[in-house]
Amino acid sequence: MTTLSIFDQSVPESPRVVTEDSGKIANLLAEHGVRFEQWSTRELPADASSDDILQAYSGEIQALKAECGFQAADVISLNPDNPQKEAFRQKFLDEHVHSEDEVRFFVRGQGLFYLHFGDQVYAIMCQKNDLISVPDGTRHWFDMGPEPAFTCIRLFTNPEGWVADFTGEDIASRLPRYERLAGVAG
Ligand SMILES: CSCCC(=O)/C(O)=C/O
Ligand SMILES: [Fe+2]
Ligand code: NI
Repeated sequence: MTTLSIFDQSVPESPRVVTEDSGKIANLLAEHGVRFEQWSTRELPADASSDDILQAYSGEIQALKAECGFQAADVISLNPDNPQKEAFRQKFLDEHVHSEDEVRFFVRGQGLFYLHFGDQVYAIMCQKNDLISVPDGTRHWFDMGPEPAFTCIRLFTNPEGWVADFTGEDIASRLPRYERLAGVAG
């Protein structure tokens, strides 16, 4: 289940709110300008290439491009047997911002986004079917866990793709990581 855990950053060890109610998650995130929706996914072969995935979801991608002005889309897909999984995990693990809105559509597996608003951190364990946006300038990070297993379609306004400005803050290291939040709602 998709799970939202909300932390007060002064009490990083335990969330003040935990919910698996997708309507509630959407409403709580919408208060911060974040879009959270659950879209249909299709069954694709395990060895589907990025092009196959982009082709399979071309309707959704075109709709998002038309609605939001995105210029490019790509696919990020990780499996536990990836020899570079540690490096991939580390790449997104520190707090950063982007100068463009970010939209991610999980078509397989799960991954954990942390969004930092004021003194609150919203940790969203996203699952297959989840579409989430991160508005430009939002401080955030992403944890795919030690055994990553997910496929995500990413939309970009900047045709150069993923560009991050790291904040240099250590907040990400003070919040519970994926290992603790996976299954937090029981
Ligand atoms: C879930 S897609 C990989 C992470 C990513 O693209 C991003 O921007 C994290 O902040
Ligand atoms: Fe991001
Ligand atoms: Ni990012």
